[in-house]
Amino acid sequence: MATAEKTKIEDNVVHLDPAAEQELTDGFHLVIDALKLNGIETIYGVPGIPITDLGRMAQEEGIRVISFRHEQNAGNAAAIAGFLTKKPGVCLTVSAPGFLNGLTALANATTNCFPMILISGSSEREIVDLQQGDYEEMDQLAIAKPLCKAAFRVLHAADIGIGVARAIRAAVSGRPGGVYLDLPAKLFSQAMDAEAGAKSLVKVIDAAPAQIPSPAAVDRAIDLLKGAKKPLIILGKGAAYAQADEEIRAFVENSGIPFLPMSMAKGLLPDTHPQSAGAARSTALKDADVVLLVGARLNWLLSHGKGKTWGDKPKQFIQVDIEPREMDSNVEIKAPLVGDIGSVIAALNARIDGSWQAPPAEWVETIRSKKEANIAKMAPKLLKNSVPMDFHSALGALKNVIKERPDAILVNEGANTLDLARGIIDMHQPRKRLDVGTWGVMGIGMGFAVGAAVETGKPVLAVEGDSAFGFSGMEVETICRYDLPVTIVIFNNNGIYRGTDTDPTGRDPGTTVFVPGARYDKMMEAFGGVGVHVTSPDELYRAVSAAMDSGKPTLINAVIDPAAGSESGNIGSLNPQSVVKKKK
Ligand SMILES: CC(C)(COP(=O)(O)OP(=O)(O)OC[C@H]1O[C@@H](n2cnc3c(N)ncnc32)[C@H](O)[C@@H]1OP(=O)(O)O)[C@@H](O)C(=O)NCCC(=O)NCCSC=O
Repeated sequence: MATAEKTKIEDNVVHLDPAAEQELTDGFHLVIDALKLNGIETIYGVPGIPITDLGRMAQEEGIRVISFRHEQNAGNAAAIAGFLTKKPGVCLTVSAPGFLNGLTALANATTNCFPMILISGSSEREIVDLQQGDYEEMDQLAIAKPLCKAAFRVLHAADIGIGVARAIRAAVSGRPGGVYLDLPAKLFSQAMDAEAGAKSLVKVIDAAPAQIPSPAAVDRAIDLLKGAKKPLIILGKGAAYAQADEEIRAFVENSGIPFLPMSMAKGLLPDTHPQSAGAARSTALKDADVVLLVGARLNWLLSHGKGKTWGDKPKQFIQVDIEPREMDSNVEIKAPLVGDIGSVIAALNARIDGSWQAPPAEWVETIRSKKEANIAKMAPKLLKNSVPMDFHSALGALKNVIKERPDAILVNEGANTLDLARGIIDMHQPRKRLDVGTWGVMGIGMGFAVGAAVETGKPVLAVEGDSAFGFSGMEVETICRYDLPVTIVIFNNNGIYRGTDTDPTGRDPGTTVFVPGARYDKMMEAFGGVGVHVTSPDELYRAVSAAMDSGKPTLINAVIDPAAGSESGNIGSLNPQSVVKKKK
């Protein structure tokens, strides 16, 4: 804040009266005030030109600013903050390269329907548009547009309030997603009369309005469910995002229908719930006749609603989604239920009355017995106290850790580490499992861990494949610097999928292997965190329990048999196979 008297203002868009004693504000302060007015309490980012002072001033004004080592990780933290809080997570970056680094996270947030705003400083329009070679010159708005839900640029300080409001509303209304907000460097130092500046700010009212489903759509869905012999509910991460936990639980329990949670919907109802069909996935998908999708899309993770996964019996789909265009995207949706999940499930709950009949006992029993058989088959593998560990025995130890700390947050990425942890580690509460989502992207690990710890204050356990960890590993310094209650477990099998690949020519290491016997725990010690090296499930259980109880940043290097695990990720037919036979 300054006064106009004696202040020399260049490139100013507002004409000030230099004779009058006048309180001033500027672009920096207006951005901060606009965010604060709309309840943004944290910014994730990487400082640098031209936004270094914006970060400093935001901190001074009471916003928490978490500085990362790489923008992609800051972006992932912002994205998961959006998922956990239903408020847009904000990521702040420098221009061109920093912006591009953050863009991957923004695109991933959009794909996963997480509300997020990427704010990047940018170079001057006059120079960029004539391509005259400005510092970090790039037409960032044009590049961001196809990769996010909406993109805006603010050129005048007086428009900052509107720009921030538009970004917030776009991020959280309807189907949430990523929004880009471009702030050219010159904007930050534009001066403006403080009173006019304050008046230009906009508080977003009812940013994500409820969308009530039509009564006819509810009737259609209820009729289908009532006629079903083998109904199934599939819960997606949209259902977890909705924070309609009680409504969803009541609907599942009062309807008596088995439910199958997608990965990040695990815990919405506990995985140990008697109606969970998680451990009878194939049977549930193949045999169901009416499938109610709640915040789950029929994308590759559900084999597009057709083919072998779904068997040869006819299916009828009911789909709950806030986005009307989601309907019929892969197969015909017999009963589209467009609305926000809380409102739709409340409307369905109102229809579970005395006339409702639980699903046929035979169907419930089919799911139950298949589930118990799968669980029984897996149980001995989880109990082995083998050295070296395999994935099952190591995950058996972590399953117990989470069982004893049901409110801890589990971050999970990798190939085998992801696929097996998803089934083995039961989740007990909503929004406690955060993973690679719709893209199956590697690199979310440390960003999600930081975002989850900062937003919730809960202990975080990040279970990472050694390859996956590499994409964001430098953020262990960030975790130590902010002293966050994050425990990282690296499943170290010396490579991607396995650590046994070789180069047939003998020239180089195999394409999927890493330095054998690497000690990731030493990385943590370099920054003052706790590093632990373990080789058995018992040691692993003890080390993770102690770390989570202490709340100290800890990295546990868990040695896994390099030959354990599958040769490729669990993405089935998406893995191409060569048609050319190898020459002998
Ligand atoms: C596509 C999928 C949704 C579906 O995979 P599926 O193998 O069909 O199902 P999963 O859920 O993994 O379950 C596998 C089997 O384990 C059973 N299952 C599940 N939970 C349990 C428990 N608790 N106990 C025993 N058995 C269990 C389940 O019923 C299946 O058996 P049956 O019912 O007998 O079949 C999933 O693989 C997935 O999310 N993939 C994403 C992978 C990804 O993003 N990778 C990133 C790329 S990594 C780079 O490579």
